[in-house]
Amino acid sequence: MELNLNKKKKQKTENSSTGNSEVFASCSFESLGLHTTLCEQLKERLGFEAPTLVQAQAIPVILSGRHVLVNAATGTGKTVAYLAPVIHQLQKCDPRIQRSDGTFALVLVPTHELCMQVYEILQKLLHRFHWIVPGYIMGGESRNKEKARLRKGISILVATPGRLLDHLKNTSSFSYTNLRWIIFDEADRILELGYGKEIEDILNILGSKQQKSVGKGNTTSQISEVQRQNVLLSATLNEKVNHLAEISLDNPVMVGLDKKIELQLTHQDSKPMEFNGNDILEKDGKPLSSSTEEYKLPAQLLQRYIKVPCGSRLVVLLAILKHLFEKEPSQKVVVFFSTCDAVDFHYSLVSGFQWLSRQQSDTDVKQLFLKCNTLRLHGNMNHEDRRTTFHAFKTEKSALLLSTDVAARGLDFPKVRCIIQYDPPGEATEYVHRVGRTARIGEKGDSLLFLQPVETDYLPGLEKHGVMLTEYPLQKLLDSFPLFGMRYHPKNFVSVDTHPWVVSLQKALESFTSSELKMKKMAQNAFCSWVRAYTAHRGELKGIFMVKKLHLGHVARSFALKEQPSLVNKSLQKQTKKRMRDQKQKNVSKKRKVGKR
Ligand SMILES: Nc1ncnc2c1ncn2[C@@H]1O[C@H](COP(=O)(O)OP(=O)(O)OP(=O)(O)O)[C@@H](O)[C@H]1O
Repeated sequence: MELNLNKKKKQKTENSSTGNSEVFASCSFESLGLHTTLCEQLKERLGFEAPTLVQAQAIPVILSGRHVLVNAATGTGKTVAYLAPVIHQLQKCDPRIQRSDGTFALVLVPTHELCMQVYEILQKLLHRFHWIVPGYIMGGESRNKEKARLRKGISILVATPGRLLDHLKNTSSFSYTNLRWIIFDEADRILELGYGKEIEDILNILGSKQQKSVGKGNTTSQISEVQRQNVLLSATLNEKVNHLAEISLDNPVMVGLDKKIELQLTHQDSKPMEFNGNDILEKDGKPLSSSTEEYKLPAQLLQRYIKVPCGSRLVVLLAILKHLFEKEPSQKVVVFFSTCDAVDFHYSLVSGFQWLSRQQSDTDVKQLFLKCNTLRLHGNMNHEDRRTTFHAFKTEKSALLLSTDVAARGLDFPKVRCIIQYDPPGEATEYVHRVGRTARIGEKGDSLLFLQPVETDYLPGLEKHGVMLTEYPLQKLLDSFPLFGMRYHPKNFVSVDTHPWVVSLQKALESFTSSELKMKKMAQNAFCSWVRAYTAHRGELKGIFMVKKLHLGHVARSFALKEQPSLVNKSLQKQTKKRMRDQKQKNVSKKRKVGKR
């Protein structure tokens, strides 16, 4: 097999992609050792003509049976990098594997949506391998239905950790004696969500079970002869992955897109990069650390930040969205919020707020301020609604998605043009994954991070990881909006808060919110949960996002509240006290469930 990664193939794309040469390898899927039928499925079902760089690097290594850690930028094709070799190995078993053989491969993912996404890709790739059965299990689904599916047998199982552990303990008909692959997709996120204990328990159960495993029939003994192979994947590696690697990987190969790895692949004699057997993962001779790790971002991604005073945040967000959808009506944009309540409030506001920026006359009719198809996604929505939104945003050509971090990891929404981080992401890794929902597979993409003037110390924290942002020209944008039919031409510099267009829109938003009790209640809830989320920043970030530096009256304005009602304050204090009491009593259960974000 020859890989020439320096002469990268130009993949056909009908869009204005700019980063193809950074993404695709100049070899074929066949040349990586994959079965012809599988290669045909990749083309016919997924439209993949040639492998991406990370696929070209990872597929042969995974085929070799070694434990692997894959570290590559968001949107570079990691999913197929692990699914294709697993399918290849399973389809060549002779005699064919059967449902009664149970589960051969386990893919662990952090969220429901990612679970569905991986399962759907599997279904497509297995179209002509009907004897290999894909399946999924995840929190929120019916346990009994899952039990029934497990009893029948699932060859490749995609699962969230909590529900998997539940079935491992309680579903006796779940057969995993033939398990050969354990794959952790978004490995660091699984741990960040507090699933470390579950993962250890899962590995313990699977490990001990495997030792006791006795082959049954030809197929089983053939598969069991081969060692267990574990694969960890993420766009961001940090010390959290050390622990998982430590407990799950045995002498792994590291696959990534840095120069060192490219070199290894262009020189056939050179050995793949290996961990040195220490407990701590190392890269370039240094231990992986979340404070120093350089993150890989798509080269074509335009990253900017916008400095906005707290009280004008909402107006500026709406101004930017209006500008984006007026400039290009058919496009997809994602806005990230810190809480479910904030998503709900902004969703209702955007869906209902009408404004007339010209002087009212009898003939003037108010229109929706934002004319776009708006969707929302968060962990407090019921399962069915989550699924509907997820599919709608995947298939829509033009839509605005308001979401919490449930959409930040791994989700592949085609052709998202812009990511707006309205509420700051916290850890730099989260920043990377959020912006990673755009500029995928070589396409263009923009990202915009909202920061208050008191929060700009967040930027050096990103720079430490090689993530550089430029400032967005806010004043220019605001001046471009007509007010009362006229463009505003400031002679002297006017601050954002006092800009006539901002003042006028803020007033309209506040009267919209106060005119309906339901809206006002939603705004108050969103305000409370936003402040709570703001106080929850950890570590170094606590010194940047400090509630005491905030003017809560301005925060209230950013939820279109005319004032910070005393009621809000009292309930907030009550809730904070109650939380502290509960926490003491429960002896601090640190687990943060993904379903609630
Ligand atoms: N060989 C290929 N040719 C064309 N498109 C591809 C290829 N491989 C993957 N893609 C497409 O690229 C996009 C990103 O793939 P995928 O979701 O696997 O990326 P990822 O690296 O796992 O991203 P993330 O880190 O965000 O989870 C998907 O739309 C996928 O269909």
